[in-house]
Amino acid sequence: MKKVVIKIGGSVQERLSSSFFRDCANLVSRGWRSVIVHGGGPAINRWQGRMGFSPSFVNGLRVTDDTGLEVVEMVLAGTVNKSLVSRLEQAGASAVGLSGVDGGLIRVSQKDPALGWVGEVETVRPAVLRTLLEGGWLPVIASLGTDGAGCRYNVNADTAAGAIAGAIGAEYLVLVTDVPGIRTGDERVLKSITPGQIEKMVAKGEIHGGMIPKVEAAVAGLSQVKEVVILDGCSPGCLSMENGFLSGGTRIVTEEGMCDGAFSDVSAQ
Ligand SMILES: Nc1ncnc2c1ncn2[C@@H]1O[C@H](COP(=O)(O)OP(=O)(O)O)[C@@H](O)[C@H]1O
Ligand SMILES: CC(=O)N[C@@H](CCC(=O)OP(=O)(O)O)C(=O)O
Repeated sequence: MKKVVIKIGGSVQERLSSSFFRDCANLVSRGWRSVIVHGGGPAINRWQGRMGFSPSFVNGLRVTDDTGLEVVEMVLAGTVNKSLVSRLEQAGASAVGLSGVDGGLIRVSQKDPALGWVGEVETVRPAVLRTLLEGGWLPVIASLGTDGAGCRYNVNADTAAGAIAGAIGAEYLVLVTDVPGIRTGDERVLKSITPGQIEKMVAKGEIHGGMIPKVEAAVAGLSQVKEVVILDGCSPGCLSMENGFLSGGTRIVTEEGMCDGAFSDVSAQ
């Protein structure tokens, strides 16, 4: 059975059209066992701001103190998760919301004491997902994790999606965001990129901020997933699997020249 993990980035969540959600529902009805993992960075920032806190990040990861974790949980497992589930239900999918804490799905350890309650993924226990997928459900997962000792952690959603894709043996990992793919210094969008090229672009600062955990998850996923693609959720038909593969976005590939043409037609947007 074909499996796909779709990560919906917070950057784009609130702008996704009904047709995006219908495309998700259609994937399920066409036999794709699909899992949605979501972030919600901008919504968390907004709530931290309303509560008088300023968000702070290190290499794209939110420094998460006790209050920060409460906000992250309330926003990710609360409003964001429920909003996505209801939009998917409206689009005809049988969506069910849960977080990486539920069913012990995402087991983590503390990544770095300087980041506070930020989890590094240790293992994924996909039993709960298997049960849901076999029952025809579309799981929608908020990126939280547990250490098994009663502590909960904030997990970057790209990292969570990559780990889940590997654990369930997904063919595709699709990272849906607000840009048409990875841009070079001159703003052109790459059709494909290798781990070596990614390393150089990160070192030069051409890949920065929230794109860093995305490319890290993409590179980590490469050994387990057939295809990893970063694409723009607002591009119409971005999830349509023509001939079994996705046409837009930047594909992360092991060798250069695996895609025709270096740059995508969607240049600077
Ligand atoms: N080389 C790059 N190409 C494209 N986007 C990049 C690049 N480097 C950094 N970015 C930034 O990464 C952002 C996407 O990451 P992020 O905001 O965390 O999105 P999401 O919420 O979808 O995970 C883009 O909006 C862009 O500002
Ligand atoms: C540790 C860490 O940084 N966690 C992220 C979780 C949400 C996320 O990843 O949201 P995006 O999809 O919008 O990036 C955060 O707190 O913002």
